[in-house]
Amino acid sequence: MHIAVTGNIGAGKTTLTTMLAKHYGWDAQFEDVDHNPYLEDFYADMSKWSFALQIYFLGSRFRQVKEIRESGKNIIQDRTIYEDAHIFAENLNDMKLLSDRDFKNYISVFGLMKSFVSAPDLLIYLKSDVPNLVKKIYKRGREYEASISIEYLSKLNQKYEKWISEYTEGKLLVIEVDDLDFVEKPEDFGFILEKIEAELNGLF
Ligand SMILES: Nc1ncnc2c1ncn2[C@@H]1O[C@H](COP(=O)(O)OP(=O)(O)O)[C@@H](O)[C@H]1O
Ligand SMILES: Nc1ncnc2c1ncn2[C@H]1C[C@H](O)[C@@H](COP(=O)(O)O)O1
Repeated sequence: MHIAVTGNIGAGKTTLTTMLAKHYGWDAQFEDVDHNPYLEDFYADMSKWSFALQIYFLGSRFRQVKEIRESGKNIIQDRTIYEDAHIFAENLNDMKLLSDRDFKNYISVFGLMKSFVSAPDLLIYLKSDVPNLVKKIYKRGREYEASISIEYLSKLNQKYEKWISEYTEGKLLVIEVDDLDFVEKPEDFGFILEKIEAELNGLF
C-alpha cells in the first residue's frame, strides 16, 4: 500500500509522515532536502537555479516512485512527484522565474515519466493558511528558507487548492491542520488516525 502526504512548505508533512510510519510500522520516504545540491542556491537566486532544482527534484522523486513499485511494502511518502510539476514548476513559470522554454522542456520529461507513475492509494492533504505556514517555517529554522516570501507561499497555496479540487486519481483525505497540534497533543494525532483508518477501511 502506498500513502502520500501532500501540502505546502511547512504544513507538517515530514512530521506527520514520521509519526505515521512509527505508529503503523510503515517504511517512510522523505524528500531530498538536506543533501540537495541546489536548494540553498535556489532560494538565493530563484531565476538562476529554478530549472536545475526542478530537474533534480524530478529525478529524485522518480527514483522514489520506482522504489515504491518494486518494494511491495507499505510505504508512506512525504510529497509526490505531481506537486513538483503541478505546483512548484508551474508556479515558477507563472512568476517568470522559469522560462517558457525551460518549462516546456521540463513538462515534456515529466509527461514521459508520468506514464510510469501510479497514484497513491491514499493522498492526505494537509491544508494550512499562509500565516500558520510562516510560523511553522520559522519554527523549523532552516536559514535559507528565511527568504521565502508571503507572495510565494500564497501562490503555492492557490495552486494546491486548485490541484486538490481537481484530484481524482485515488482516495483523498483533506485535513485542516491549523487548529491541530498533532505534535504535542495525542488527542489531535488520534483524530488524524481515526480519519485515516476510516479511509483505509477496505484497502488493508
Ligand atoms: N500541527 C502542528 N502543530 C505544531 N507544530 C507543527 C505541526 N505541524 C508541523 N509542526 C512543526 O512545524 C515545522 C514544520 O513542519 P514539517 O513537518 O517540517 O513541515 P513540511 O514537511 O510540510 O514542510 C516543524 O518544526 C514541526 O515540528
Ligand atoms: N519541486 C520543488 N521546487 C521548488 N522547491 C521545492 C520543490 N520541492 C520541494 N521544495 C522545497 C520547499 C522546501 O524549502 C523544501 C522542503 O519541502 P517541505 O515542504 O518543507 O517538505 O524543498
